[in-house]
Amino acid sequence: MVEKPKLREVPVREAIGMMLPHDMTQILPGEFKGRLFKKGHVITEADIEPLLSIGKEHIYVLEMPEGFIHEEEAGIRIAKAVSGQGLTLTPPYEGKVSIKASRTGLAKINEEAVHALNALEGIAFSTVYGDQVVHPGHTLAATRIIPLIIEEERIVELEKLAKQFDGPIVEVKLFQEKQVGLVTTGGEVFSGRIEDKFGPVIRNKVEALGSTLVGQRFAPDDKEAIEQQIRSFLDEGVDLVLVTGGMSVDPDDRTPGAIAGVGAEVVRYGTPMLPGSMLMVAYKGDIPILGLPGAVMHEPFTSFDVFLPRILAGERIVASDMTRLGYGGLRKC
Ligand SMILES: Nc1nc2c(c(=O)[nH]1)N[C@H]1C(S)=C(S)[C@@H](COP(=O)(O)OP(=O)(O)OC[C@H]3O[C@@H](n4cnc5c(N)ncnc54)[C@H](O)[C@@H]3O)O[C@H]1N2
Ligand code: MOO
Repeated sequence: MVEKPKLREVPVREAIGMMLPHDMTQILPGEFKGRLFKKGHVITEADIEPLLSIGKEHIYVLEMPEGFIHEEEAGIRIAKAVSGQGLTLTPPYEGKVSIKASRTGLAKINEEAVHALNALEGIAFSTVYGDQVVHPGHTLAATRIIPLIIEEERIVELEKLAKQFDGPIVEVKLFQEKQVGLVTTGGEVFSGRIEDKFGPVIRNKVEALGSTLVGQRFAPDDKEAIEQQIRSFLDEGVDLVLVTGGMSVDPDDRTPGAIAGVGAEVVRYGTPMLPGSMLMVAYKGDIPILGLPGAVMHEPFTSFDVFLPRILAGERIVASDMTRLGYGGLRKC
């Protein structure tokens, strides 16, 4: 049997010399929200007025019962139980421990595990969406317990549960340095009638994630010509081939046929995200070949920006990754 926590209530004016059991927060709308007093602070005469001004007529003095731990220790233990590589933990603040990226990479968060941990009573474990690019200092998750103290047994239960999942629940996966080949289709670009606008966009996106664009080759709207350029990159051993333009419904849109024509296995043509719905993801063996629709050239965030970081982090895209983009995928149309 675990005892109930013993919290003794003391009128603030009689609390001089006593120690605060938790951080105390002040909220002045539009001006300030933060810690007025830190846990462990010993109350002095000068603190009485500030405490009364945040509505504390009484404070708790905590007598920690056997088998219980304080919110700060609990927060640290939860954060440690969920964290993998590429993360740092902040010291507890108002009982909350934040988990931040210590390096650039792909945020990986096990959604199922997040729900399972939060189903435990008294636990609040909050995360951002996974599979996004993060940089040092980016907060990925934060955790605190809901009561001030908690039976240690419950944290032990959480620690056991966290171990049951495959790998860490939160981590930052490093990007690999990949060699990327770019095939740009379109008779209007090939002939020089218009200037290519795809190349610089793709170069920036690839280089921002630490990979190299090894070359850009041009092809008219001709299936064999596009296939030949894709093959030339595959023969040279690149890690990823990107093919721009020619992805929609006109007779001159030859890219999907050319990607299939080099013998690649098509994961899916089309994804329910806007912009970028006409994206194709295919694999020739282990080498991904992506068909990129026009929107990738002019929209800052499309379906391509969902999958490029994952591919550069070494992940293989499957059909359900593409079909699941519909929920929340309507960003611009
Ligand atoms: N009836 C339908 N119309 C459209 C559909 C559809 O499903 N049904 N899809 C729309 C979507 S979504 C997109 S995206 C666009 C175009 O997709 P494409 O990948 O086929 O793009 P293109 O036709 O090749 O070119 C469109 C536009 O962009 C210019 N372009 C292409 N490449 C370059 C380049 N390297 N540099 C500069 N400019 C480039 C091209 O000249 C065209 O003006 O289709 C929608 N329509
Ligand atoms: O496929 Mo388009 O790229 O959605 O605009």
